Amino acid sequence: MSVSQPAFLDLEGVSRRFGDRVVLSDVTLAIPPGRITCLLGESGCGKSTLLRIISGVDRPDGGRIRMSGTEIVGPDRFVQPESRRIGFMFQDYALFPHLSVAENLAFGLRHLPKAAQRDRVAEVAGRIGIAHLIDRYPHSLSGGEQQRVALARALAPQPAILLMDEPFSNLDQGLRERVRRETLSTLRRIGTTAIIVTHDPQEALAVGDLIVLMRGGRIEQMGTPFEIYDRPASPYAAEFMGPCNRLTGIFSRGRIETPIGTFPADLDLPDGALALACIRPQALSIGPDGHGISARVMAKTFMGESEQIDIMVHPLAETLRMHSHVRIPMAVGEKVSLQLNGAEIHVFADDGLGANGRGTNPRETID
Ligand SMILES: Nc1ncnc2c1ncn2[C@@H]1O[C@H](COP(=O)(O)OP(=O)(O)OP(=O)(O)O)[C@@H](O)[C@H]1O
Repeated sequence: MSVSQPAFLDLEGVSRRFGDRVVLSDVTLAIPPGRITCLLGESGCGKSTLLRIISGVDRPDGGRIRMSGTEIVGPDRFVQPESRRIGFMFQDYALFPHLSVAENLAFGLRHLPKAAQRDRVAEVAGRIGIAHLIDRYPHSLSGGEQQRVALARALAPQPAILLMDEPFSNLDQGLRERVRRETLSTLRRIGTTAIIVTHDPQEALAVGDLIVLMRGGRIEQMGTPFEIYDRPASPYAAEFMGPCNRLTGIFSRGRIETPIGTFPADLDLPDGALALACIRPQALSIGPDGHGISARVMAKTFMGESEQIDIMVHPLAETLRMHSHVRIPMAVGEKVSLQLNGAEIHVFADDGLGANGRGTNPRETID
């Protein structure tokens, strides 16, 4: 899917510090219209701060923001939050407990005549599928129902963009997936431009048209879910988006030589430099001994849908982890052969963090 149409929201060099602490550093980003953009990153990387700055409840120390080409934040300009046509949906939904669902929905419509408020509340309640809840109070609603009311309240004033901070994290696993699917289909049906903050890579892959992966107040990588997952720009991005086995190797003439094989590597490195292969668990498969790289099964963990298998390959210091969706008959301790699927192997210049990603000597696995 292309996300290259003119941006709805343009952020240019946005920065924010609290005291000495730089929380956002030079964030430049284009949010496409009518699409769902996920701000993804670990706790403290600045996602919520960026969302607050876009909403206007916080001001950046530097940079500009344009909405549909018009500057709303800049060195000499600051459009107040209420004039930005931005909807905000909070993690805890922040419904008013003393107001009925209808009154919650009407809250952002107070500038309209009463009849227009009623029409709009009925319209949005019908669209989000909560018309039957309209006279209830928040405390009598399930988590999923509260989420839908919060979504309807945020959409009622017809915002130009909807900002959602971890909107599904208060729901338990089973409900979360259903509510997420429903919410997304609503947002897509009405062509909403939305920014969703999440720390969960699976959620970002499932919901985002565009993923913006943040790290320490900067953008580490942005792209479609397939781009980010299939072509991570750094070991950090590869490992954030899903488990990886790290293998250090030596770069030579467009290839990286590791103890378990040599892989193509389009890297701008001198021959002899250390390089890193990040191998997804699904890139590995095992068969009977004698048909590939010699290995040994060290542990098997049955996980229902798949089986996690740790295998040791001489001379690696750490075991490699693989996931198998078919039953593996080999027992722990048995010798096996390891096969590799090159498409799931990502190569990078070495980041000095070694095989376990925690900063051991990278040479220990290849000497
Ligand atoms: N008003 C503030 N004063 C001082 N520090 C702040 C303030 N707001 C945020 N921070 C700090 O800025 C950093 C980024 O916070 P932010 O809430 O944006 O992160 P986040 O990525 O949304 O994290 P989480 O996923 O945990 O919500 C954190 O270290 C936080 O402590």
